[in-house]
Formats: sequence, C-alpha cells, structure tokens
Amino acid sequence: MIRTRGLTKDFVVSRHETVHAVRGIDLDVEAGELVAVLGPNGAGKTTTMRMLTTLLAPTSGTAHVAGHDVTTAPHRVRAAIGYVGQGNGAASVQQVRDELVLQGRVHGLDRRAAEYRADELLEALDLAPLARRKVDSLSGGQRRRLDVALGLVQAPPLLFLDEPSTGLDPHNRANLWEHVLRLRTRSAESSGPPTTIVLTTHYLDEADTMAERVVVVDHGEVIADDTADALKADLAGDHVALQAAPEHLAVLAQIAERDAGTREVAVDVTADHDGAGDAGPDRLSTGVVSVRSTDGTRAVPGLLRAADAAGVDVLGVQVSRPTLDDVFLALTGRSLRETALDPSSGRTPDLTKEVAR
Ligand SMILES: Nc1ncnc2c1ncn2[C@@H]1O[C@H](COP(=O)(O)OP(=O)(O)OP(=O)(O)O)[C@@H](O)[C@H]1O
Repeated sequence: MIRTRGLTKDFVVSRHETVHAVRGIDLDVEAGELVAVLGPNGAGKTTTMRMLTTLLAPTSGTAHVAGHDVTTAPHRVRAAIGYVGQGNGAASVQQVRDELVLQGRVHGLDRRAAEYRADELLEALDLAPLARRKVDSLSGGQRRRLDVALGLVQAPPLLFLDEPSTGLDPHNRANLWEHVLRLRTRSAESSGPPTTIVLTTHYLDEADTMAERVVVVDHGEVIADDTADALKADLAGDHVALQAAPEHLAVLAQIAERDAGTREVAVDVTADHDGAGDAGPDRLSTGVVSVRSTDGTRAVPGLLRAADAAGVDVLGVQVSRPTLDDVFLALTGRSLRETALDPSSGRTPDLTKEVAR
C-alpha cells in the first residue's frame, strides 16, 4: 500500500540554512495495517505524511502510495487516499451534513450518492443528531469526528490521520478511536482488508494500544519499526525494583546480575523513594536494586529464592512493564514524554491548496 525508498525532504530556509526534515526514509506498509508514526516535535512525521499525501514534493527518493508514484501521478494518489490533517479542516459556516455532501461531490459522487454516503458516515461516527448543526458550534471532539468523516467520504482504502486526537480530552479520544476502529472493522466485513491507516501521534499510550505497528522517527530517520510489544521486549525490557536494607544491596545486585534475563542492574542507596525530598537519617533504612529484565514476572521468583539462600531479606518487589517512552529512551537516551508533549502546531493542510510542485 505504501513503499518509500530514500524519501528525503530538505527545506532551504536561507542561503546559509537548510533543514533536513526527512532523511532517506524506507517504509513499507501492507494493505490493512494500522501503523502509528511516533516521534518528538520536529522529528519529520508531518513532513513525511505531507509527501505521502502529495502535499509536498520530495527532495529526493521515491514514494509509491496505493500503487501510484506521488511525484508522477499525484492525482491518482489523491483519489485513493483520505487525509485528515492537524487542526480542523471543515469550513465553519456550513451545516455538518452539507459539509459532508459537498466533500462527496468534490470527490466525484453524484448528489444522491453523496447524500447517501454523508448519512452513512453521520451514523457511523455518531454525528447524526448534529447533522443540521453549524460546524462552528461543535465541540472539539465532535469536530474531530467530523474531520475523520470528511477524510472517509470517498471510502478510501488508505487513510492518513495527522495527530487525530491532539487536543481532545481522554473521553473524546477514546470515543474517536472507538469510531475509527469500528469503521475499520466494518470495511473489513464488507470488502476485503480493513482500511489501511497511517497516523501520527504524540500520545504514547495511543500508539501502544491502537496501532498494530509502531514506526519511531527521530531527526528525520526511522530508528525503530515493529509491534509495540516487540519494541518493548527487544529494546526496553521490564523494570524490577527490589527493596532491601542498604547493607544487602551489593549482594542483591550480584544475584540480579546472574539471572539470565537481566540486562542492566542499578543500585539506588538513597532512601527517599517517595520523591518527597525529605530523606533524613531515620529514613536511610532501605535501598533499591533496579533491574532491567527480559521478563520481570518470570525472573522475580528466582531472584527471591537466591536472595533468601544468601540471607538477604527482600523488603518489597515491584515489577513494571515498559512503555514506549522506555523504548525511545533506550534508543536515544532521551524521553519522548519530555520532548513530544507540546502538540501546539495547528496547521491545517488543504488538499486543494497546498500541492507544492
Ligand atoms: N515549510 C517548512 N520550512 C522550513 N522548515 C520546515 C518546514 N516544515 C517543517 N520544517 C522543519 O522540518 C522539521 C520536521 O518538521 P515536521 O513538522 O515534519 O515534524 P513533526 O515530527 O511532524 O513535528 P510535530 O510533532 O511538532 O508536528 C522541523 O525541524 C521543522 O521545523
């Protein structure tokens, strides 16, 4: 469905400055996949998506989308995809249903077909009660659902969503996803593979739970590409925290290092584990051995038995599953949480106006 080779975009900002926004990306997406592109601000996610949707011409490299070359056959690409950009794309003075009908007409449907499709989408995205409302009277979540409906008007086999849920509260995010996933299942029931979806997101949990595959982008390059579970298992591992008296920590660390699944061991002798910053002499009674383990749940019983045999009293155990942030940290040494949670750029690319070629 998508195949890029060496896809590159440079922005010449001035005679002295060129931004290398996308640096030779090779990406393959099969029909029916749901892929999340994850990365910090400025990583090149939107630029990549804009090249794949023909809104930006690549500087070099190739991209085939839905079987067509984005450079030599942009109209064919556009006919085969839906695109929901950042921000709200719908015109504010129109009524919701009219907006959808108009979009259908733009995509070549006759009036009856456009009305039928509009009603289908209003129902599918839970917008039917709002059909006669003006777009500018909708809430953020309702409006984002309308954006998605607009992207789906021509029932595209491939849908691009650029930060579809940015700015929505958790309830509306969950609601939007429920609708998108339901539509996807429906398309699978009626006509072969489910709609292929490529989305960018700042929300790590969203990429983790929704996407079947996560492509991590940093500084314009793909630095990891796999299922969220595989990335977490391969790159991050579980975190096991073993609490013990300070005089036992060194022995406990040696025991942890001997476990076959252990990747990394760190000893924290400070007692202020609650983060309150009030460690006093009376609180210096425990420390923690932190273990990165391939499978923390499996490792714990063995670690406890070995500790017991060595006369080490383990006072507490905590196993936490890694997050995609741990994956990013393992890959780059930086936290995605710190760098990526500024979803402030509200650009609204428009397929009819922004074709740069
Ligand atoms: N039109 C432009 N002119 C110059 N530089 C640009 C332009 N568009 C994007 N850039 C730069 O290209 C780089 C990649 O930007 P892009 O918007 O693709 O990142 P992103 O990963 O989508 O970020 P965000 O998560 O903040 O949306 C950034 O350094 C950005 O400043």
